[in-house]
Amino acid sequence: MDNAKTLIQVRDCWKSFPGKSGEMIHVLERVNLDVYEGEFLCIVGPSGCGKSTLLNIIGGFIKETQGEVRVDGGPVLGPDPKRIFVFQENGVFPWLTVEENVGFGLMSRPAAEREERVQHYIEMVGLKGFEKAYPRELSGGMRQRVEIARALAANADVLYMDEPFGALDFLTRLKMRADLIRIWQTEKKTVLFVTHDIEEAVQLADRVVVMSRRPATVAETVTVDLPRPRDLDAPGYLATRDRIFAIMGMDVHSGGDLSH
Ligand SMILES: Nc1ncnc2c1ncn2[C@@H]1O[C@H](COP(=O)(O)OP(=O)(O)OP(=O)(O)O)[C@@H](O)[C@H]1O
Repeated sequence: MDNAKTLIQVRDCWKSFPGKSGEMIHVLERVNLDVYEGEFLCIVGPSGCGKSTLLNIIGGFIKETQGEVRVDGGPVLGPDPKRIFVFQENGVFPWLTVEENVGFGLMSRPAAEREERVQHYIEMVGLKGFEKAYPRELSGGMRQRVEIARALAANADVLYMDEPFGALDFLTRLKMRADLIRIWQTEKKTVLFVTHDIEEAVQLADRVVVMSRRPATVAETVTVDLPRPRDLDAPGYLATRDRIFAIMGMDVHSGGDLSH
């Protein structure tokens, strides 16, 4: 990433929420982060430390209490159609078919162009043959593919993904990770991916941002310099994974508790 352009800059970002009895809950404290154009960046950290909060600030859904977030040189003033959130599978519209869901952000485009983009991305995510199906007729993994196809069809530059595979079973998750990497390598988007799963982060990311407990800051950023597709038995993979566990204060070999 030596020559890559910095696309997202988070500078001295703080976030507090008012608690139930009027006290302030300090969630983020002095967070600094750079995201490079085209990279796959994962954010991991203990449960409830503020990963989603940080992603929502970068995505323009909530405002930082203090600090600055800049995307593509300008301040974040709100959500932007060039940067799309991919939610868990239930983000799709149940009353629309697969092709209508995928084409949802393309209503203003000429019909022929819309049709071409929709078909292209349906094929890319492996849903060919299911164009006319409704979400209720699909598995969780397939619904998640619809979500990804919709973001890609809308030609977003950046995908914000918050635990997108969290609701899927183990094997489907592995398949979705492999497919997401294949798509990312073809499409060259910037991906910010929040997960509590360290293995998932090391399988996917160019760099893993490890956050501390709340009030959270960036404890360390770990570069994952391993070829893709990643060999999950390779010494480099295991060493990177164990290093992240260690940063989070967990010894993987003694059954560290992931909830702290
Ligand atoms: N709108 C809000 N009002 C009050 N507190 C909030 C709000 N949003 C988040 N919080 C609190 O901020 C903290 C961080 O939440 P957040 O969802 O960002 O953490 P997370 O790291 O993504 O968690 P998880 O890994 O469990 O998904 C939590 O204690 C949460 O209760």
